Amino acid sequence: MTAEIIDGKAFAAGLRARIATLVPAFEAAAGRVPGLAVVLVGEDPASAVYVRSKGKQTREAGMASFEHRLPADTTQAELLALVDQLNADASVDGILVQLPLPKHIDEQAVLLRISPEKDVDGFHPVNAGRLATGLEGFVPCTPLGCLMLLQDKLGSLSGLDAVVIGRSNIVGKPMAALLTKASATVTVAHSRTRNLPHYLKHADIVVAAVGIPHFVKGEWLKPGATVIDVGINRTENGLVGDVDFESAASVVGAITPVPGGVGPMTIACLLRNTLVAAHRNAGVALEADAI
Ligand SMILES: NC(=O)C1=CN([C@@H]2O[C@H](COP(=O)(O)OP(=O)(O)OC[C@H]3O[C@@H](n4cnc5c(N)ncnc54)[C@H](OP(=O)(O)O)[C@@H]3O)[C@@H](O)[C@H]2O)C=CC1
Ligand SMILES: Nc1nc(=O)c2c([nH]1)NC[C@@H]1CN(c3ccc(C(=O)N[C@@H](CCC(=O)O)C(=O)O)cc3)C=[N+]21
Repeated sequence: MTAEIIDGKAFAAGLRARIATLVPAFEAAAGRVPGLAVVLVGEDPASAVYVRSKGKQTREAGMASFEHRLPADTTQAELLALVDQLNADASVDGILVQLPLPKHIDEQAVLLRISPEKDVDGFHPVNAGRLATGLEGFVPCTPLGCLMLLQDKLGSLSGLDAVVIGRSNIVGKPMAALLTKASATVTVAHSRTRNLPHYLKHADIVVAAVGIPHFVKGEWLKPGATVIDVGINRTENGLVGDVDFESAASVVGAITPVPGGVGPMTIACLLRNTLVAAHRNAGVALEADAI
C-alpha cells in the first residue's frame, strides 16, 4: 500500500473543537446556546445509532440537542405538525429529519415544510437552488465535509479533473456543484454511464457515492489520484465503502477509509451549519472564515 490515508475522524474532531470554542461568544451575544432538533420516525437501528451520535456530539460542542423519536406509524400530518412547531420555536436553530422516512410519508413534502433558514441538512429546494446559483445558503453536510477534506489535502482544486459517481440530491449533485464552484472540471457518473473506467482514468479527484460495496476498483483509477469514499455499506464483513480499498490504496495518492473518513465529517458539518444558522437566526455576526 502506498496511499496516504486521509484521517476524517481526526479532521472532524478538530472541526468540532473549533466549533465548540465559538459557542460561548454566541451565547454571550444571543443569551442562549445554538439548538439542533433531530427527528427520527420509526425504529431503524442504523438511524437510531446516527441520531444518538448526533445528539452526543451536539451536547459536547455546548449546543442544545432536542431529540424527537416518533413511532413508525406516525402520520404525515403529525410529522408536518411537529416540523411546524420546530419552525416556530426560537430555541431551535436547525432541524434535521432523519432519512429515509417510512414508505407512507412523502419525503419531499416533509423537506419542503422545514424553514430554509433552519434547514441545516441543506435538503430544501431553496437551499439547493442557492447552492446552484451561488447564493449563501446551507450546503448538505456530506459533500461539504468531502470538500473540506479535499481542500485540506490538495489546497486549490482549480483546473483539476474530478469525477463524482452518483447523482443523488443529498450527495452527488451538491458535491458536483461544490467542485464546480471550486473550479474543478467535473464529470457526474451514474448508473447509465457507459465506460466509467474511461472517465476515472483521467480523474485527479474521485468522489464515490454509489451505495455498492467495493464498487470502484484500483485498476480503474489514475495513479496519484485523491479518492473520497462516501459509501456506508453494512456487510457481513462489517462496514465497508464504495471503493475497493485494498486495490485502490496501491494505486492512488490519498484515500479516505470507511469507517473513519467521510462519516464523522458529516456530523461535524451538521454542527457547523447549526452554529451558522444560530448566528443568522439571532442576528449575531460570525466572521466569514471562522470555521
Ligand atoms: N458518509 C456519510 O455521511 C453518508 C454516506 N452515504 C452513503 O453514500 C452512498 C450513496 O448515497 P446516496 O447518494 O444517498 O445514494 P442513492 O442510492 O440515492 O444514489 C446512488 C447513486 O449511485 C448511482 N449508481 C448506482 N449504480 C451505479 C453504477 N453501477 N455505476 C455508476 N453509478 C451508479 C445511482 O445512479 P442513478 O441515479 O442512475 O440511479 C445514483 O445516482 C451510500 O452508500 C450511502 O449509505 C450517504 C449519505 C451520507
Ligand atoms: N436527514 C439526514 N441527514 C443526514 O445527514 C443523513 C440522513 N438523514 N440519513 C442517513 C445518512 C447517513 N449519514 C451518516 C452520518 C454519519 C456517519 C458516521 O459517522 N459514520 C461512521 C461510522 C458509524 C458506524 O459505525 O455506523 C464512520 O464512517 O466512521 C455515517 C452516515 C447521515 N445521513
